[in-house]
Amino acid sequence: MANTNAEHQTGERIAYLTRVQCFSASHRLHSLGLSDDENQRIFGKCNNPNGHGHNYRAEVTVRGKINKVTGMVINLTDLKECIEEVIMVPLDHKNLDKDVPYFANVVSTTENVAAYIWDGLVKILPVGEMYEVKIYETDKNIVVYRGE
Ligand SMILES: Nc1nc2c(c(=O)[nH]1)N=C([C@H](O)[C@H](O)COP(=O)(O)OP(=O)(O)OP(=O)(O)O)CN2
Ligand SMILES: [Zn+2]
Repeated sequence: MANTNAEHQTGERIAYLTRVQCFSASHRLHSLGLSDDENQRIFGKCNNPNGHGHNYRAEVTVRGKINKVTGMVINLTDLKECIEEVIMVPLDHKNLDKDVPYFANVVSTTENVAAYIWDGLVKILPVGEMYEVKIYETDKNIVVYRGE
């Protein structure tokens, strides 16, 4: 069947490339904008001062044209290096609230972890454009962030 997509007809194909990275980190949900009582009421067990940990799974998706010569949207080796710099070095085996300056006054929810990763990757991606950061905090708790 004929392809009617305009970009495809001009010879440009768009693909979405995803790289998965798992990391472990501890945190506590606590907002500086709330009283201790409000923090306890809103965050419950997740506000426990001792904190708790997660084995996060991050899925980073880049969108771009398939380069005619290389056959790639982005070299996965380059994407892997970016992920190492933005996710693994600052976050893996860290206490998010104490070890990562960004979270000193930003609540370390999975939404904000996804935004942190997005902002870091957007700055250093060599080619292609960031499409999505998807974070599994647990098997049941999943956040998608697309830079909006
Ligand atoms: N909007 C958000 N709400 C909550 C977040 C978050 O990041 N964004 N995070 C938490 C806690 O940190 C924690 O992750 C919740 O863990 P838990 O309730 O133990 O996880 P499950 O839902 O998978 O546990 P089950 O008891 O197995 O259902 C809370 N809220
Ligand atoms: Zn948590």
